[in-house]
Amino acid sequence: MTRDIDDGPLADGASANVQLTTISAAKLLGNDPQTQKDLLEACKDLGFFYLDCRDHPSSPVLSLVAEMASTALDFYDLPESIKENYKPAGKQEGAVKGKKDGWEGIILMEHPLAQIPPEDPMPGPPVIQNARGLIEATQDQLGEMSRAIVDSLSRSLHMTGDQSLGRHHRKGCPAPTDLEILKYLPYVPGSEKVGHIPHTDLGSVSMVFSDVGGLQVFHPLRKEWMFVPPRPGHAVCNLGDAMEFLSGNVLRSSLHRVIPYTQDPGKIKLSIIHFLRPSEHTKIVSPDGKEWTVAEWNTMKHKLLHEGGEMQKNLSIITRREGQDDFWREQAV
Ligand SMILES: O=C(O)CCC(=O)C(=O)O
Ligand SMILES: [Fe+2]
Repeated sequence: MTRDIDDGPLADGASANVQLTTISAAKLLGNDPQTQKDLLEACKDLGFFYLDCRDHPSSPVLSLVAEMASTALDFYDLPESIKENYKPAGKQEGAVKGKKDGWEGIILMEHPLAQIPPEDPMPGPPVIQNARGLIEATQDQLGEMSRAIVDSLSRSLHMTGDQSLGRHHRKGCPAPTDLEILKYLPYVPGSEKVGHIPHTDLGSVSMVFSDVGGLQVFHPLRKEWMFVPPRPGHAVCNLGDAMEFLSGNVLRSSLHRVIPYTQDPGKIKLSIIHFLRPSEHTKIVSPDGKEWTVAEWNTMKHKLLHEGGEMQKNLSIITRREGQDDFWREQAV
């Protein structure tokens, strides 16, 4: 059951829907002053908002995303042995304590791909190689919108010139920016591979296109997990750790996770996600005062996600919260 936020917390363990600001892509790209204000408020609050892509002035963003989804489904049908740039399900911790993750992922790093001459084949099976134009066009279009978000926030925070956030996100600079397509396993109660671990994103702007629910954000004031329902034609965007640190902790990188969406058990959840991350040499300072390059922060967080061992210690870095058990209680469905 999902309900509206105004209905208040639920006694039975079900989650309400969060209310998020909607930003129009056309107004964002047109530097509309009210949109700039709304974006700043949303990013100081939860750091989550909807981006309405239906009014994008020039590009067929939504058809690119739909084509990427169908290419990904063809890829997932292939035998595991020929999949490259691929993460099988169950490699990381999942949404339930002690269980593994329930998603497969295609990971398409933007900068390494741009270094491959157009006449040379990119890594991967033919279904990916043949989609290079589509992959690059999708990276370009989603990257352009993410950079517009960064620039708008930078202007609102009066971070200009040498201080501008855009300086760390120039197109073409070596950066761990990527396009990922996640396919979640269908959920059967008792499954050993379930959902996506509670975490904060490590980079700058995450732009998620999906038409199946399950994404939840932890609301720090209500102290409860809330669903972020998908909306046709919209992306769900959220800020990551790097934007929080680079903004002097004014902007928010919120804790989120993906749990099985049991209202629609037959539907496969596919998430097409663009992760804009700063240039790899950008310096960031975590709240404990330690200085990192973006490349170091990226490697460290990825490594923790893949290490089962000392999960309790790792979890406080993955979630950036101390002593909070944010796993999904499976029996609460
Ligand atoms: O699939 C989703 O909706 C979100 C996945 C996510 O949070 C991530 O990959 O960082
Ligand atoms: Fe995430």
